[in-house]
Amino acid sequence: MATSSNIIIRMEIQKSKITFGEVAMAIGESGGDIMATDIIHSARDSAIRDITVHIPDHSNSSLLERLRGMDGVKVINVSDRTFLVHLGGKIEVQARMPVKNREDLSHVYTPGVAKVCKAIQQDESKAFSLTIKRNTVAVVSDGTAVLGLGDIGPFGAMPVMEGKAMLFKQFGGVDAFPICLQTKDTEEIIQTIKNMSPAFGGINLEDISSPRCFEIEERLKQELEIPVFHDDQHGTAVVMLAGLLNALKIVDKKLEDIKVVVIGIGAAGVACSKMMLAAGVRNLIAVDRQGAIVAGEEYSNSMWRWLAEHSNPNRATGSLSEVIEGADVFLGLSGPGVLKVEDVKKMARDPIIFAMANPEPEIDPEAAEPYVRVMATGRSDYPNQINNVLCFPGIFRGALECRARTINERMKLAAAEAIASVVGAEELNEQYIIPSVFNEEVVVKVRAAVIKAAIETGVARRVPRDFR
Ligand SMILES: NC(=O)C1=CN([C@@H]2O[C@H](COP(=O)(O)OP(=O)(O)OC[C@H]3O[C@@H](n4cnc5c(N)ncnc54)[C@H](O)[C@@H]3O)[C@@H](O)[C@H]2O)C=CC1
Ligand SMILES: CC(=O)C(=O)O
Ligand SMILES: [Mg+2]
Repeated sequence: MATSSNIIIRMEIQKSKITFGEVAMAIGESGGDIMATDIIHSARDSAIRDITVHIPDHSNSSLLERLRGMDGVKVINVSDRTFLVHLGGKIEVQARMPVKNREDLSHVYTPGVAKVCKAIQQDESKAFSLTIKRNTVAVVSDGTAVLGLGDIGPFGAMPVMEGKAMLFKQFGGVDAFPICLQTKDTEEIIQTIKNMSPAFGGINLEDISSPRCFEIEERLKQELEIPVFHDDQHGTAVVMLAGLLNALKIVDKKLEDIKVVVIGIGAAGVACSKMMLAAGVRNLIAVDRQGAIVAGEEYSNSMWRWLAEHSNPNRATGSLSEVIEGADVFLGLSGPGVLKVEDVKKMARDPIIFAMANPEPEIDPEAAEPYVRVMATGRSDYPNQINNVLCFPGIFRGALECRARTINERMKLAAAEAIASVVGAEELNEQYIIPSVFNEEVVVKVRAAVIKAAIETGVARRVPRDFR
């Protein structure tokens, strides 16, 4: 699959030996595109430049080898833009007002703060108006299922959680804290989250492997009075359903008539399957490593037992290649390269493929393209990015504003329909089934739909002004 990246090469060029034009030509001949150059230092005989080069794949070694071999060129350093934006982390805490003098200090801190503490002690619901709880979400992971990278641990998970926190703020105006726990013990995770919950208006569980994630979420939902939302399950399912609703309009098929094959029945696969069944899909086959999940088999995973009973009505058995015959929709939430072009060719007319494994999808979109009517991935470098970032900022924006106790099925369905509705009938096409993350209408519509559904289902503890 074609991937690309930008690197910044700092080099010293001896002017008597080589010109910048010759260096630029060598970069071009090695497949690089010069995006920018900056002169860092210039002397009579030499210049130090930073050259930003776009390279078509991650193998920058031939380009660097060529530059290092050139007489008059000294490569001082090579940096990757992705690493540069992570230096020092991606978020910070900001005060909402400056503390300019002793009087300010006495209000925001002791002694003034004490009376606010006591007011909250007497009525804990005041924490919503007098602390950050009103607008704050904990993004909690144990690092066991990070993107498609697997169990990379809590330190490795932090950049993803920081990224989620950034997106919460930018798109939803929600203050989110990345929290990576140094434990994989289900009970310890539940207790830790419960113990830290006073500070937060919501808990966004992230990248916790299945099946532990199901128990952790279920227990926390029962034991906490704030929304607990496992993003990889429900955020993904909401956005997937939004995309599917629009893709079906293009191919003129109905939810109740289609055959769907889902591969990767972990956190995201279970939730997406359940959401499709709840929305009206009747013929859904869930497939994991051992093949199709089917009634009559023994499964230790309770979610698989549930799916065995509630899906696969024709009791199809076998591998992905076998059960994909005649499918209208393929949904991948597993890992790279699981779907072959030969499998796509066996699907029904106008196949819809959502290959959502990150960072590498189940099939190379370019290889699948000739045989597919609608193609979507989780990536930002292809059209139709189905990623839970379209959901979590807006769904929590709405849930926090109406102080929802929970995020229920109606709120999720409303969010999916809201996301789908952002793509107007006149705009809808194979390359545009799902709005861009940068479309400001997404959060506005999701927030409103979620608040309305929360009020209608009786889980809102506050009615925002525009709903009174
Ligand atoms: N685009 C998006 O918004 C999202 C994408 N994802 C992606 O979906 C994938 C799964 O994520 P989670 O459900 O959180 O992980 P998970 O670890 O809970 O589940 C993964 C499941 O896929 C199965 N699997 C893996 N390789 C397989 C193969 N070759 N054949 C059959 N089954 C296979 C595993 O057995 C497991 O049941 C990851 O790549 C993740 O990045 C997850 C959430 C959101
Ligand atoms: C997008 C996301 O949450 C994931 O791939 O895990
Ligand atoms: Mg995730």
